[in-house]
Amino acid sequence: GDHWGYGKEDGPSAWHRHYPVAKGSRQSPIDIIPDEARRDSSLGPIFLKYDRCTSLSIANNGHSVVVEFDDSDDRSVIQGGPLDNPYRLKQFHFHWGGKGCEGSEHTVAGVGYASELHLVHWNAVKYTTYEDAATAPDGLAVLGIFLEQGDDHRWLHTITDVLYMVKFKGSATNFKGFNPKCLLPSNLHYWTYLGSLTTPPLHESVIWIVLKEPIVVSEKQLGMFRILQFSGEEEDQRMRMENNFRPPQPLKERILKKRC
Ligand SMILES: CN[C@H]1CN(c2cccc(OC)c2)S(=O)(=O)c2sc(S(N)(=O)=O)cc21
Ligand SMILES: [Zn+2]
Repeated sequence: GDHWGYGKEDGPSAWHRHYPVAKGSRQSPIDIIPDEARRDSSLGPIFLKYDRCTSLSIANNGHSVVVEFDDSDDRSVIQGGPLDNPYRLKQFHFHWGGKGCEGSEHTVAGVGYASELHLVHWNAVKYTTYEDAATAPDGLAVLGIFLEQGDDHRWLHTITDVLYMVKFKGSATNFKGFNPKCLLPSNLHYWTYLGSLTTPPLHESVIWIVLKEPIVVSEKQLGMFRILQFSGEEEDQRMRMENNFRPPQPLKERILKKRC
């Protein structure tokens, strides 16, 4: 099973022991410095075609809460922006902090948000399976959306109201008819760069597209994420799921880009 986590012994600073790519040349997340982002005239707008998406389940995988989609055809895709073809929506999940402190993975000029939503898509045009795409340099496209603490988010309730059903690692339940379009901010201005999965296996296979505008959610809703446990129901050690974020990694020879 997974022998990594977010604790002192098994957390991000230890991941390189089992996953040496942790010290690679295109690791994620990064600290986004807006003034250093290079305008790129070849970057067009991104298009999210989620209208026919089919959510299937919501689950606690011991690292986050994940909503899985039917990715057997191109019914829900992201395209445009830095992408050469449509990428299929496979799942989305969140990263968050402890009470009132940071929690996002990407930071903006050194400042973190309370949480970060990742919508994970894969290049089904070039690769036959998700697993093949997840190890290819242009295999995945992850859309990152910051969550800022403030007023209640009307639609996030659809998710936070069912978290009690997936409290323990390994639990899952039906979650049909959810369209993540309701979790998007009003405008899709973005930064983009070549990076990696932010958890093991840390594959350097992700084209990151991070939206500039956060969505606003309440502290109460953020608190609902913290009823989740890293641990399974049978384990006697209760481990509240929080601070499941990797800190920013060196940019190295990469250039952060933005649309003109
Ligand atoms: C545990 N979390 C990861 C699980 N994954 C995974 C699943 C199957 C195979 C595989 O590598 C062969 C990776 S994943 O691709 O769904 C993602 S995306 C992602 S993030 N935070 O960068 O958006 C983390 C993980
Ligand atoms: Zn993630």
